[in-house]
Amino acid sequence: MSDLRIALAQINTCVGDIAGNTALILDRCRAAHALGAHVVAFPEMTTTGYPIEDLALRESFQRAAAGAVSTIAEALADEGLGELMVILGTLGVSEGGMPFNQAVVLSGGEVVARYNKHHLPNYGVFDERRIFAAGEDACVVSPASSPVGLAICEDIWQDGGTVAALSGRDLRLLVVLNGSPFEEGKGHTRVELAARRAREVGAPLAYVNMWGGQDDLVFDGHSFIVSAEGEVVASAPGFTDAMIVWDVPEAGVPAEPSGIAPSESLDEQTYWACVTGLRDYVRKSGMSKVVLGLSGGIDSALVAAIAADALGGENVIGVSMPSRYSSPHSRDDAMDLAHRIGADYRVQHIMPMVEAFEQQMELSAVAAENIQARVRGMILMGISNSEGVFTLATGNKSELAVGYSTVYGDAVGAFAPIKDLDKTRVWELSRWRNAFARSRGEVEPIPQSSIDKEPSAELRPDQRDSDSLPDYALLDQVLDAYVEHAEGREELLARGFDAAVVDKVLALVDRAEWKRRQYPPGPKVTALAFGRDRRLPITSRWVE
Ligand SMILES: Nc1ncnc2c1ncn2[C@@H]1O[C@H](COP(=O)(O)OP(=O)(O)OC[C@H]2O[C@@H]([n+]3cccc(C(=O)O)c3)[C@H](O)[C@@H]2O)[C@@H](O)[C@H]1O
Ligand SMILES: Nc1ncnc2c1ncn2[C@@H]1O[C@H](COP(=O)(O)OP(=O)(O)OP(=O)(O)O)[C@@H](O)[C@H]1O
Ligand SMILES: NC(=O)CC[C@H](N)C(=O)O
Repeated sequence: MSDLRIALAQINTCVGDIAGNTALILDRCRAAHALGAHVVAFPEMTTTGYPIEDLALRESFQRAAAGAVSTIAEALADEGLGELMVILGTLGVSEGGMPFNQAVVLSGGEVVARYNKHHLPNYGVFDERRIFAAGEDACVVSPASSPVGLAICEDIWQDGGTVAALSGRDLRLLVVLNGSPFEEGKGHTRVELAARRAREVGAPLAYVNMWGGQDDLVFDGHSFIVSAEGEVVASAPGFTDAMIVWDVPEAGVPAEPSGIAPSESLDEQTYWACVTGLRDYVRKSGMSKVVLGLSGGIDSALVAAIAADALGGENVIGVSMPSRYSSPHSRDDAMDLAHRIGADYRVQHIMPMVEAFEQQMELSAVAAENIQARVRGMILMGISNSEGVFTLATGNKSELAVGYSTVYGDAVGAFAPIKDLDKTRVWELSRWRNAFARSRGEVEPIPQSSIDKEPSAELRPDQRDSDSLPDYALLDQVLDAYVEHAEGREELLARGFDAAVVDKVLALVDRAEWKRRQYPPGPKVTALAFGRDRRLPITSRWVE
C-alpha cells in the first residue's frame, strides 16, 4: 500500500443543515478510514452547504459552523480516527469578524491548518465578494511528510494567487475543494483547467465537487483526479454519492489509474441535472409530492417524466383540466402519460368555473383566454394547499424568453424544472428519455404523439404557438444569439436573420423581463440561465 492514499468524498450537503452535514462528514470519514485512506477531502463549504448567500453574515450561523468543525475534530479523535487527515470546506471568520470561504485541515483531533479562498467569484450566479473576505496566504499541509497544497474552486479558474504561489513548492498533490454548479459542457472545461494547473504545480490535482440541488443551482459531482502530466487517473459519476480512492505516487513514479466512471452524453447529464434539481428542491424543503397540469403537450409530459424520476410516479399528481377548446388527443395523451409514469391521474373540468367568471365579468379576448389558464392555476394551487404538495410550472426557456405564459395562470408554481431548456432541447431530452427507457427494456414514459404534435396553448379554437411566435427552430436560434450571446440587433441582422423576426423577438424578450422575475425558480443547466446570470432592469427604455 502507498504511503499516501487520498479519498475524495463526493457528497450532497444541505444548506443550513449543519447537524445533518456534520453527521454525513463523519460517516464518510469512517468509510475513508476503513478504505485505508490517509487523507479524505470534502467539497467547498461542506459543514454549511453551499451557496449560503447572506447566511454567511449572521454571527449565529458563523458560530454554528465553527461548532461543527470542533464537533467533527473531537468525534474523530474519540473514535480513534485522529490520524486520518480531514480536509473540508466551512465558513470561517477573520479576527475582525469578516467571513471567509475556508478549508480547514483536521488531524489528531484538532484544526492543524486553515486556508481562505483567494479568488472570490463575482460573476454569473456568484456574488462572493458581497459576503466573503479574500484570503491572502497559500496553504501546504504534510500528511505522510509530503507537501500537499490546498485551493478552493475559483482559485484554479484564475491565474495568479494560490496556484501561482504553490508552483515551485515541490508539491506531491494539490487538493481542490469545489462547489461548481452544473452547466452543459462544463465537465470538459474543468478537466482541461485542472490538467493545466497540475502541470503548473508539477503535481497531481485532486478535484472534489459536491452534488445535489440548491434552489436554482445543481451541482453535478463528477469529481476526478489528474496526474502531474494532466491525464485523468480517477473519476466519479455525476449526480450521486461517490468516493474516489487513489494512491498518490512518489515523485517521478508513474501514476496508476484507479476507477474511471463511464462518460455520459450531454442529454443524459442535462436530464439528470433537472431531476436532481427538482428532487432536492422538494425533499430539502421537507416535501415529497408534486402536482402539475397535464395538457397532453410535450412540456408538461417532460416535466411529469422528470418528476416521476425524481420522486417516484406515485408522488406525482397529474391533473387533466379540459376546456371547451381542448382536443380529444390532449386528454388521451395526458392519461396515457400518467399511466406510463404511474402518476395519480385526475380530471377536473374547468368550464363551469370559467363560465362563472364570464357571467360575472365581461372580458376582452386575451383576458378571457387567460381566465382558462388562471382557473387551472387556481385548481393546482387548491390541490397544493389542501394536500400539502408543491405545484410545478411547466414553462420552457423559449416561452420564458418571450413571455409566452399567463402570469398567475400556467406560470404559478413552486418550481419550474425545465425553465432553462429551450423548446428544441425539450424535444431532444424527451426523445433521449424514451430512448433511455428502451435501452433498459422499460416502458417509454412520454407518449410519441406528445412529441410529434404541433405545440398549442389550446386557449381558443385551433390556436397554434406559431400564430404568435416564429417556429421554435428559428426562435431558438434568435434567442441563442440575443440572450445567450448578448448580441445586438446589428449582429443578428449580420447573421442573416430577417429584420421583422428580429424586431419582434427582441421586443417580446425585452418586454417579458417582469414576467420572468415572477416565475418560480428552476435548475440552471446552461451557461446563461434567466435569473442571476442575466440581471436586467425591469423598467427600462433601452431598445436594441
Ligand atoms: N412591466 C410590467 N410589469 C407588470 N405587469 C405588466 C408589465 N407589462 C405588462 N404587464 C401586465 O401584464 C398583463 C399581461 O400579462 P398576462 O396576464 O400574463 O397575459 P398576456 O401576456 O397578455 O397573455 C398571455 C400570452 O401567453 C400565451 N399563453 C398563455 C398560457 C399558456 C401558454 C403556453 O403555451 O404555455 C401561452 C397566451 O396565448 C397569450 O399570448 C397585462 O395585463 C399588463 O398590465
Ligand atoms: N387541458 C389542460 N389540462 C391540464 N393542464 C393544462 C391544460 N392545458 C394547459 N395546461 C397546463 O398549462 C401548461 C401550459 O400549457 P399550454 O398547453 O398552454 O402550452 P405548452 O407550453 O405547449 O405546454 P404543453 O406542451 O404541456 O401543452 C401546460 O404545460 C399544463 O401544465
Ligand atoms: N464555487 C466556485 O468558486 C465556483 C466558481 C467556478 N468558476 C465554477 O463554476 O466552477
